[in-house]
Amino acid sequence: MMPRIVVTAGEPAGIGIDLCVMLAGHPLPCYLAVIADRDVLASRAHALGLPLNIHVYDPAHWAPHQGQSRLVVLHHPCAAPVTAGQLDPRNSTYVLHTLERAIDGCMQGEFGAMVTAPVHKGIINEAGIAFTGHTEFLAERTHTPHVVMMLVGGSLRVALATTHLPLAEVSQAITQESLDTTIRILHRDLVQKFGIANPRILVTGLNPHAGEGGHLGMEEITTINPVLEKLRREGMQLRGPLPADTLFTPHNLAQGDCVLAMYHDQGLPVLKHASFGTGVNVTLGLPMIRTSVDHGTALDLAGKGNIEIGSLLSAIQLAINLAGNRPQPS
Ligand SMILES: NC(=O)c1ccc[n+]([C@@H]2O[C@H](COP(=O)([O-])OP(=O)(O)OC[C@H]3O[C@@H](n4cnc5c(N)ncnc54)[C@H](O)[C@@H]3O)[C@@H](O)[C@H]2O)c1
Ligand SMILES: N[C@H](C(=O)O)[C@H](O)COP(=O)(O)O
Repeated sequence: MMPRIVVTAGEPAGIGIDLCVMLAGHPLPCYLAVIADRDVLASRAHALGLPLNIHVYDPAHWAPHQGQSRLVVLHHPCAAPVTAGQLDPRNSTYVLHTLERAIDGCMQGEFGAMVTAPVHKGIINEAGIAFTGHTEFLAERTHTPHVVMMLVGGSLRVALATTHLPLAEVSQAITQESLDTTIRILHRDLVQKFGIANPRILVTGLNPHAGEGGHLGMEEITTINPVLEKLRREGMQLRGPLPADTLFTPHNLAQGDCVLAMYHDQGLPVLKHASFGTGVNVTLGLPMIRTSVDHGTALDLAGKGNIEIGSLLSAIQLAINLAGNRPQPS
């Protein structure tokens, strides 16, 4: 049976709405529903000059997503009028409600997987709501104490030991306990969700040249190495801590199935350089499946056309693959 995929359209002033309109033109091997404001979708379709036939979501009647301008929409109204490219904090609650609806539907078996279009973290915070990202929001909503962000693009997989954290807080956030948990989740999901029997994980150091034997930082000696040694004794294939500047050379990458970077901007620039526009962000360790685009709200492009839908299509395809083997409610 085809999986039921729910897509959240994200920030209404951003390109998430445009992408959902474009999605109506792409056939996909799944059932699909978009959570968004139907009027915003209709008016963006009009602005883009794209055909769009909106069908009201009915949980009792799913139809394959055939890509003939037809889009099933689970309507959530925005609180304030939407202008493409112009953020409005009054719509932040709407954005979070769409996420909550999708998460709850996945947790209750209504949907097989959730795919997210981009939200704007800044405007949600400006609305007075502390929000660092989908990843952390999903963890909190599903009561999951520890999740791992991994991006997949081209031939690369890059996971992160920390997610949306100011750089000044990264070192303190990486403890032996947190790193141990991160690697266990990463290893387990690479085996169970990605079908890699004995994953080879390449682990970066935190400091330049992986600390240069303690002369350029101690975290490799005090934190990273002891965890890697312990997990190697349990049978995991872990290389590192390796200097991040040369880890991403083709020779080194050929010896691993995944890179674990210590922080957001240590790993993601490489991945986005290699595959921006087709990469996928997947949250590991959750009791549900969630994938996402690899890009942001691109406010500069919203409502103007000329955007790439490749990352959303890749995110949906990965969600289909991950959900495919899961039992679906009848
Ligand atoms: N999954 C998510 O929710 C997600 C991911 C990344 C960034 N963000 C958020 O998005 C906001 C804006 O972030 P940013 O400006 O750093 O990154 P961005 O990805 O929105 O934009 C970076 C550049 O890429 C272009 N771009 C992005 N997506 C594109 C697409 N599909 N097709 C063509 N061009 C595209 C933009 O026009 C811009 O020039 C921030 O609030 C950030 O936190 C959200
Ligand atoms: N770190 C992600 C990226 O750079 O693509 C992005 O900020 C989205 O993260 P969430 O999925 O947690 O919102």
